[in-house]
Amino acid sequence: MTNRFGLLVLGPAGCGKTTFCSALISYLRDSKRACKYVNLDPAAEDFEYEPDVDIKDLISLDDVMEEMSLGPNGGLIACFEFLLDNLDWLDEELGEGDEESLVVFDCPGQIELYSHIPVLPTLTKHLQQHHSFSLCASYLIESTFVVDRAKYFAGTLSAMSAMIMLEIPHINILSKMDLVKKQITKREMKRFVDPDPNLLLEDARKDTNEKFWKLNEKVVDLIEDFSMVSYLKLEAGDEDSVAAILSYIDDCLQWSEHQEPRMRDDDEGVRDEELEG
Ligand SMILES: Nc1nc2c(ncn2[C@@H]2O[C@H](COP(=O)(O)OP(=O)(O)OP(=O)(O)O)[C@@H](O)[C@H]2O)c(=O)[nH]1
Repeated sequence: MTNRFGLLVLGPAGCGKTTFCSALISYLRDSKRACKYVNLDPAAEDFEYEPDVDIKDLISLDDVMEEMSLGPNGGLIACFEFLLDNLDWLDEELGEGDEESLVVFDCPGQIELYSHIPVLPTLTKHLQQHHSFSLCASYLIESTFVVDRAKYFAGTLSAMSAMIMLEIPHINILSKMDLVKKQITKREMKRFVDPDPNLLLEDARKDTNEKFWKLNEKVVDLIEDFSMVSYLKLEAGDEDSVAAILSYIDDCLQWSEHQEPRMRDDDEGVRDEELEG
């Protein structure tokens, strides 16, 4: 069996996952790289690119909610449990595949999937063991969170939770950078790209409730002890930004080691700029 490459696109609802998938697929196609788009969101409707594999062909959220009298979150979990019971459907849809292609998995945004329900680890293990997938996860949070530090740190904790749960190479992304880049200096932004825990303490100290301070201090300790979260910046409408993120994904997947050199000189330039922030 050939070694295959897959990217899981994860993150809370509305953070820009589907838009990022479309931008990535558009860039891959323009670069003449083979790719497949897999929609794993049973509630997703509008796509710029028609999915090659769509969970809705197996089960739809509306049907589950109606038949099992569940709300949207319970319905989504039931859909994923059904998918795990019917992985032979996914196997058939994914087919044998070819070594060159990058399979992009667009995942739903319900936070339960990244915190306490083991459906994604089960799915990743299946893809690794039955399809020899090399996998990488990308976890998006909205860059607009940086104007509300508590939200930004809550997003950082959810990214950490996904990293710990999935145990696969992982990149974190601040999406929709075009919405904040005029409001925040590059210097200030650096404190969010590599989370500076003092950002949270500065805010918490303005609060008079001592218990609230202590809670924030513990959150800071947790992030500092883990010390593995940093972010790449994404502006989905900017091809250079998408190219820079793709080069990190390729590194995580060790894609280039299996292929002819692909990176152009100007991609290197973009990536250096990205590193400098
Ligand atoms: N300005 C700006 N808007 C964006 C960007 N990326 C996504 N959006 C917008 O954000 C909204 C949500 O984007 P989606 O791609 O649907 O987000 P999602 O994470 O797939 O959403 P769910 O499937 O509901 O979890 C849409 O209105 C997008 O047009 C970006 O880079 N810049």
